[in-house]
This record gives sequence, C-alpha cells and structure tokens, in this order.
Amino acid sequence: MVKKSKTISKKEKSTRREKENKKLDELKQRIEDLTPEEYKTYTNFNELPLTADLLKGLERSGFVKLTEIQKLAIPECLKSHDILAAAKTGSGKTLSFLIPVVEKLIFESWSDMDGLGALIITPTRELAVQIYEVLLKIGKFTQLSAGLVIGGKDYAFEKDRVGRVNILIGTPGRLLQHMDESATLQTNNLQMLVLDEADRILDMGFRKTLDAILGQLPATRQTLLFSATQTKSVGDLARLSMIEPKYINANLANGGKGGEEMSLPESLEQSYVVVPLNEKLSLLWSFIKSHLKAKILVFVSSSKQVHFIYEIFRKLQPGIPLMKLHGRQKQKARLETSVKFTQSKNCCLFATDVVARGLDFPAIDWVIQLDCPEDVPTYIHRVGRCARFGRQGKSMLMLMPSEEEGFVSQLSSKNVEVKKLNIKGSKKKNIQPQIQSLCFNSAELKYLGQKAFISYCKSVIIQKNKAVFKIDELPLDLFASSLGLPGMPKLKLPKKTSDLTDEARLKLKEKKNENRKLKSLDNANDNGEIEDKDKKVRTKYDKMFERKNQDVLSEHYMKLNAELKGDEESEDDDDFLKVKRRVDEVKNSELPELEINTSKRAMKKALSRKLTAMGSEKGAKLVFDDEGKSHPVYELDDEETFLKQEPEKVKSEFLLAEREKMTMQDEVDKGVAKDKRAEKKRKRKELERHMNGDYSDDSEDEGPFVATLGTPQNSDDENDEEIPDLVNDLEVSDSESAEDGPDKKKQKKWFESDKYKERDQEDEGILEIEQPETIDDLEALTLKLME
Ligand SMILES: Nc1ncnc2c1ncn2[C@@H]1O[C@H](COP(=O)(O)OP(=O)(O)OP(=O)(O)O)[C@@H](O)[C@H]1O
Repeated sequence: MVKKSKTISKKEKSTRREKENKKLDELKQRIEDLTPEEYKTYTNFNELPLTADLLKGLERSGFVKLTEIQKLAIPECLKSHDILAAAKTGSGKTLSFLIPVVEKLIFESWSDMDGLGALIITPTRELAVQIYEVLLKIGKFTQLSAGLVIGGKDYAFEKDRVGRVNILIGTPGRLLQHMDESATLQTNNLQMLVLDEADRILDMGFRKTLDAILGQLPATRQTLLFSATQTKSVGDLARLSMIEPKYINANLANGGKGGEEMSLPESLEQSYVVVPLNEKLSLLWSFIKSHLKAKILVFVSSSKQVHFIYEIFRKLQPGIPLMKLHGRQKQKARLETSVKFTQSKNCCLFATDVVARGLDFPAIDWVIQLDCPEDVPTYIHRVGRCARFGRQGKSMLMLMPSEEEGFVSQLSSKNVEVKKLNIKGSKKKNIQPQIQSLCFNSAELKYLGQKAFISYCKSVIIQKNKAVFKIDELPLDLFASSLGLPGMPKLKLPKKTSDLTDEARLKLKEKKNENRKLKSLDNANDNGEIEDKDKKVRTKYDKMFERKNQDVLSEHYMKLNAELKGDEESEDDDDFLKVKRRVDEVKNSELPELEINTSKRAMKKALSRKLTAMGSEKGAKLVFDDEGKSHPVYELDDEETFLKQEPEKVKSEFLLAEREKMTMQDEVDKGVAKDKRAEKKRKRKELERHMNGDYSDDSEDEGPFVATLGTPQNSDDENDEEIPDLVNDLEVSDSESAEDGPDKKKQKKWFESDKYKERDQEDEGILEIEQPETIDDLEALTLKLME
C-alpha cells in the first residue's frame, strides 16, 4: 500500500504563517503591557508571555517554577531593556538570559539568512559549554541554530560555518579571533550581547580583547550583563554603550543574607582555619583522608600548584579519586575532567579559578580554598560552586596568620560571615617527609615542586590587596621544604612588593588571559593554519630543555641548557621575578653525554646514575694542619668548641640525618635494582628476538625509567605549556554543514546510537534526548536542533 504523503498547499502555508504572526503579535503586546506588579506575582514559566516552542523546551527540560532572578529579569529583558543583573551563585541566571535571547530572535523571525543574532560571552570555556548545553535543551523545538566556540576542530572548518549560526557562545579570545579572521562572520545585524560573569569579563585581564570585540558590534544592540557580583562602574557601562540600563538585584529582592549585593545561599556553611603556609598541604591531606566519601573541590592559586599537588597526592594514594582542572591543560582533558567530576559522587578535584565562575557541578559537598582568593567576589564565586539551587554545601578557607585579619575583615565588610574553626593537632598528619622522599626520588616531581613554589610566590606578589597578601611575612624556606624541595629556589624578588605598579599588574593579567593562538595567527597561512617551521619530533627531554624557568630545574640541567643554548637570555618575561642565572660555571666535560646520546634508554641510565650518586656518601670534608696533613673537620675542634655545640643534640641530629640518608639510599637502591632487572629482561628478550631472526630497531621501547620519572599526565602537561590558553575551536553545525561537512559520517553514526532515540509523537516527531556527554554529542545535538 502506498502511503499518502501529506502535502501542504500554499494557501494552508500562508494561513498557518498568519496564525503564527498573530500569536507573536499578541505575545509582543502582552510583553509591552506587563508591569512589575504583575510579573512579581508569577511563579511558573508558563505565566510569562513566552512562545509555545520555548515553553515546551523548558517543560521538557524540567524547568517549571521560576527562580527569583528569573521572575525579575526575564520580563525586563523581554521588554528590550539593557540589563545589569546580580543574583546569588546557583540561583538560575543562565536561563534568565537564555530565554530572552531565544525569544528575541523568534520574535524577529530570525533565520540562517540573517546571520548572527546573539552573542554570549563567558570568561571560561567550561562555562561556555554549560550554557550551550542548556541552550540546546530549551531551544530544542525552535528553528534557531547555535554555535560554541571551543576546542578540537580545524580552523578552516570553523571559518566556513561560523557565519551561519544565529546564537554564538564563546570566550573573548576565540570570538575575537573569528571576528578578525572569518569573513563569513557578520556581526552588523547583532540584536543581543550577553556577558555572563560580566565583572570577570570586564576586569582588566580581558579589557583589550573585549574592547576589540565591542568595536565590531552595532551600538543598537540590547546588552545584558549577569553575575553574582556585579559591576556598576560608569566607565564599564560607557564601554558597553548601555542605554539607561535597568539594575536588577535578586539578592535584595528576597532579602539574601544581610540584604547585601554579594549575598550567598542560606544553605551554605562557611568556615575558615588559620594555618601556616608550610602546613597547608598536610592539613589538606588530613582533610581529604577524613572525607573520603565526599565530593570535594579544592581551589589553589596557579596551574603549577594544581599539577604538583595532584601528582604528589596521587602517589600518596589517599583513597579517593583525584582529578585536576586548570587553564594550561589541553581542551580535551579539561572537558573530560568536567564531565567526570559532574558524574562522580565522591572525588576530589584540584582546580584554579578557571572553575570558580558559573560552573554548575552537581552535589559538591565541600569547597576548600587552599590559597586565599584575590578578593571577596572571587571568594563568593568559589564557595558558590556548592550549595547550589537549594542544596546543602560547606566551605573551608585556609588563611595564613598574616592573612587572617585583613581578609576576614574584608569579608565581614561585605556581610559575609565566616566561622573560625580550630583543627585538633591529633587530626593533622604531617606528610612533609613523604613529599620530600617522593621529590628526592623523582627529578620530575622536584621540578614540578619548584615551579609550584615560584608560581605561588608570583601569585602573592601580583596581588593588589596588600592588607592581605604580604610576601615578606611568608616563611618561604619552610614552604619550600613542605613541597619536598631540598632548598628554596633562588628567586629575585622585587625589593618592595609594592614596587609592582598597577600597569605591570595589568600587563600580567592580560598576558595570563591572552589568546596565544590569536597572537600566533600572525604567522598563519591563507587558510589560517599555523605552520610550525621547525617541525621535528621532540622528545620529552627536548621539551624539558625548552621549558621556561629552566633554572629552577636543577643546577646540572641549568648548566647544560645554558651551554646548549649558547648562553641566550631566556624569553621569560617575568622580569620582576627572575631566577638568578649561573651559566658561567659550565664545563665542557659535562656536555658530551647529553649531546651525543639522547635516546630514552641512555637518558634513563644517566638519570639513574645521577640518583645513585645523589644517595651515595659524599667525599668527607678535610682541613689541613700547619704541617700540611689532612684531618676530618671534627678532629681539630677543641673541647670547649665541641661542648658548646651540645654533644647530645649533635649526636641525635647526626643519627637522624644518617637514618634519613639510609632510607633515601634504600629507595634509590631499589630503583637501581629494578632498573637492572628490567635491563636484564630486555637484553634476554632482545637475544631471544635475535635468535628468532628479528632485527628490528627497539630503541624506543618503554623501560621502567618512564614509570619512575613521569606520569601520563606529566607528558600531557608538558605540552600544555605550549598550548594556547584559549584554544577554542568552533563546533557549529547546521543542517547544511551536516550534509557536506567532513564530520558527516561521525555525526550520522552518533544519531544512530541508541542515546538519541527518535520517538514518534503523534503530530510532532519529538526527539527524546539524553544528556549529551561529549562535545561530539553536543555537536550532533545542535545539528538535530537545527533540522
Ligand atoms: N527554574 C529552575 N528550575 C529548576 N532548576 C533550575 C531553575 N533555574 C536554574 N535551575 C538549576 O539551578 C542550577 C544553577 O543554575 P545556574 O547555573 O543558572 O546558576 P547561576 O545563577 O548562573 O550560578 P553562578 O552564579 O554560579 O553562575 C542549575 O543546575 C540549573 O539547572
């Protein structure tokens, strides 16, 4: 039997269109007539004058009741006002701007021909992904297309498609890159600009990039600014060309704690402890060990610290899954960690402030701040990662004695009351010896520790808030020991930390946020591809020698590197915080081994020898008497001097030092023995292979050395240093791109998977869609949304 296809006549079509237009006109009228008195009484989304397609998307996504900020902001945004909105963390700001964005374009009957209609800018990639996910869910039944400017696709692919989306979400650097480079991206028709976490985007670090973006947008657009901590700077508003903006503060409306602008959820329990810098890691360890069933988010100041703590704790095995997330990771790793952390019930994530803003991880039990945040807004955003949308959550801030007074008073001046906790001595376990032992046995860990030390010092020095951050009062030598370092890395600190001018600080922030890919586009070819002129295979050791701040690695490597580089000055531009160089001491005799043989195995052997040498007895120090005879130093001490040194103390110190040496030597011996066993095994296998007539090259086989020195993450993160901060590649899809794009196969396959089951629903052909888990999922979902 031939199925009759239902064709719609032209007349039917135009009647349908007329009906739709009539409905839209009615809605527009309702919006115009809507008064605050009226909308303040609303409780559900369906009371708002919203289009049926969007209401359906909201309902299917489980959004029924309005939150305070949604009730107040959505009607005013729909009325086309410029908006400055503030509301507590986790109170539903995302929907407050996404709903008006979608509605605005529907009211304007926006189509692919109209180009970019709305631009949503976020400070971090993870936040952009989250907003994109929410948009896909609620916009499922609309005809609009959306694009996400984030990692993984090649530039030419993006360039073609970026011009065909209606709503674009991204981070400032990558957006600007597309505005500058993609001819298809036309912004002159833009209706709406949204800055989520506006104060962060407007802050000094993003200033130049944002100004360049704003310069390309039409002034007639509507502008929405959302954050938990809002700017009211007149200068900022002028920069954004906002016209008589409406201030909406949901915190004041529902009487948040203290009626403050920066109030926090009532369900959040906040506390702080006072702990010296050198005891922080031990305290963190003890905390984690006593909360193995919790979901914990730990904030530290820098990527290097995250990396180091993660590696150390991983080796010490606390008994809870550990993760790390920071801006120097590859985009893929960042997204994978976000997904994993979202899904985990008990785990501990070490992160930088890249996670502090806007990210919505479900059910975090504890937010721990290992390092003091730069200001109160940052504190609020960090603790706001838990106790979201009515859930319970706890936070603990670690303050050093020198920070306590300053920061606690700054918190209370903003009505943020934090309870002081005293940790019982018995609850604390000192893990310094274990960290020292780990660093002693691993040059890589020691290197990470040194980098972590420098990054932390740098993060303190660049702070403006001198009532809290006082580098001169920190026990830096003890801190270095707590990171397992044999001594303090040699830092050249500015004479007075106040020497750092605002301009220097601004430069540093800008440098931190700058899109290195954008910068490198200067060297791009016509397709926008960046050509690596010196492309060659780089070994782990090449990377080691290419690292910035080489000097902290060890004197041995430092000397080698200086010689190899012909004593060039490093390009490290941290001119206020430089490590002193000692290149003059290099001897040629030290070079041949590395110059000639850099195969992995040879390097492993060399390092193993180095470790052995480090553990072995050093030559004894001798002094010479008048007759030229040598004696051990202690022999020549007279009794009086000897007694002055408190013999008992000297004896116990000597015994302790010897015991430590023996423990360390034992570890080294074990390592050497293991190496030898592995080498024997390799030789035996090689012999067997040769006997079987196999003479293939085996120079790249992985031996035990890799297992001792590095970790899979390490090698990743070495690359990370090279990776642009905002490597965001676009994932845009529309029906056309799905037909002809290179990813067609992949997308098709994705739709065939049982994740996205099509379900016939009488007249609508509704898609039942599970939560997307990967970027590919998202991409395909976008496609479906636009079909
Ligand atoms: N009306 C609603 N009904 C049910 N859940 C909601 C509603 N609005 C938001 N949520 C949920 O509340 C959580 C927090 O929302 P959202 O991320 O928008 O908060 P936010 O105010 O932007 O937080 P932050 O200041 O940290 O960025 C999300 O999981 C979201 O799905």
